[in-house]
Amino acid sequence: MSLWILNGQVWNEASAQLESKHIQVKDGVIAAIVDGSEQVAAEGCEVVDAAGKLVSAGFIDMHVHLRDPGFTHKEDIVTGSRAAAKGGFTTIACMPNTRPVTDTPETVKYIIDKANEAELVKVLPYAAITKNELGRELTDFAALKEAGAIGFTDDGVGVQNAQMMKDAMALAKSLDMPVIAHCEDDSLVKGAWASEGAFSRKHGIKGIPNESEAIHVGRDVLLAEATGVHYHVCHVSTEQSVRLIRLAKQVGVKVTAEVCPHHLILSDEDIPGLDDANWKMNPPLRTPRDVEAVIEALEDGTIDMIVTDHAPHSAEEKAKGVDLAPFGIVGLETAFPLLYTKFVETGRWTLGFLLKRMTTDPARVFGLQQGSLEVGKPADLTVVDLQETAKVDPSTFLSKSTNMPFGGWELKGWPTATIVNGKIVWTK
Ligand SMILES: NC(=O)N[C@@H](CC(=O)O)C(=O)O
Ligand SMILES: [Zn+2]
Ligand SMILES: [Zn+2]
Repeated sequence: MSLWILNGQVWNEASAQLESKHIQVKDGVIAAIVDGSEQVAAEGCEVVDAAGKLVSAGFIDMHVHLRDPGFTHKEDIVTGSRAAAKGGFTTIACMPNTRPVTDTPETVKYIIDKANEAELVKVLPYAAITKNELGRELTDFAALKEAGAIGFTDDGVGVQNAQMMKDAMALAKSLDMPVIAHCEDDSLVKGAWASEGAFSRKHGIKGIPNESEAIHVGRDVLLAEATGVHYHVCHVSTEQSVRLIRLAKQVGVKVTAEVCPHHLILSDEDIPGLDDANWKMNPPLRTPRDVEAVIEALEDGTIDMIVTDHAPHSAEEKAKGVDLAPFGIVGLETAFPLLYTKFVETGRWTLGFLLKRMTTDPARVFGLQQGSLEVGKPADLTVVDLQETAKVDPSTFLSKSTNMPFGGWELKGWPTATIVNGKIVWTK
């Protein structure tokens, strides 16, 4: 059966404006895109009325924590997929810091099978670089790739040993797989939770210095140059990391990078105080200068894409206080409206730029089929009401967790329907 999405507004990159289109989907693929002024024969077909709404290629989030297996009180593959669909995401890549850690083919297969059963969004699993993410022994990259892992990362922790990282990169390169890095030198962090900056000074607490991230970035771009691997930097948050990635790209190192909405929108100076662990995430909110640096890096292509780093934790865990609570905030259900409100509504970015960094760019970097609104591509589509304004209400999240600092923010541009392989997986 075919599906028609009628009268949607589609971004035209050439004219830099929205144009009315009807989109036909057949057998899970985009079959036709016709001008909104044309009559189409939609009788007997399923129809989505997208009049006045944006229709985009489905958003792609290459950095999500689904917590499954092992931490399903925070999230599981089904609830995380529902949260993704509600946020307009049609593809998500999930991190291996589960329990057990995703370091065996069995766990990779478990994730793929459970996501397939859920029939919601596309879930692409990463596997760990080292067994149990302990940094001591490499996992079986070939077997993990065979099982369906799309890349290797110890996200949650940095790989502390340079030789270990170099060996991982050489092995990944031999298998034509990327290495995705959480960049953090533990010796420079030592128990702090907030960035070194105005906030840490005001409260007299130890700060996390920017070098703790950038030292790993610098080390790793050299190792990536030496091994030739595709090296991808997670959640870039500092001016120094940006500088190193920019330089590495200039000299031809195969490096790519991502940034999270919260690092583009918030600085340490926005943290209200010491009693709300919903402002605690890793990397921490950095200084206003770093915020401007990551925005500019995203704008000039030094940073390739936006990811949420959706990191659910239970209310009980976050209630332990800033020192004891785990790092991380949820992000799937608010990413688009946050970015649309803060960067497109304000005139700093075009809508097309934001969409590119959430669709075609992640697809390009990770070699995915989806990500473009073109005939012949998978029918992964997102419908967004760009006029709708609503306050962020974490109590309505489909995620099992609500840990995040944006509760109560009034935002514009909310997804209303999400389609994966031509099937409506979420609708308002
Ligand atoms: N980002 C976070 O603050 N936390 C992540 C780990 C990570 O992404 O490093 C988590 O797993 O909770
Ligand atoms: Zn991380
Ligand atoms: Zn993460």
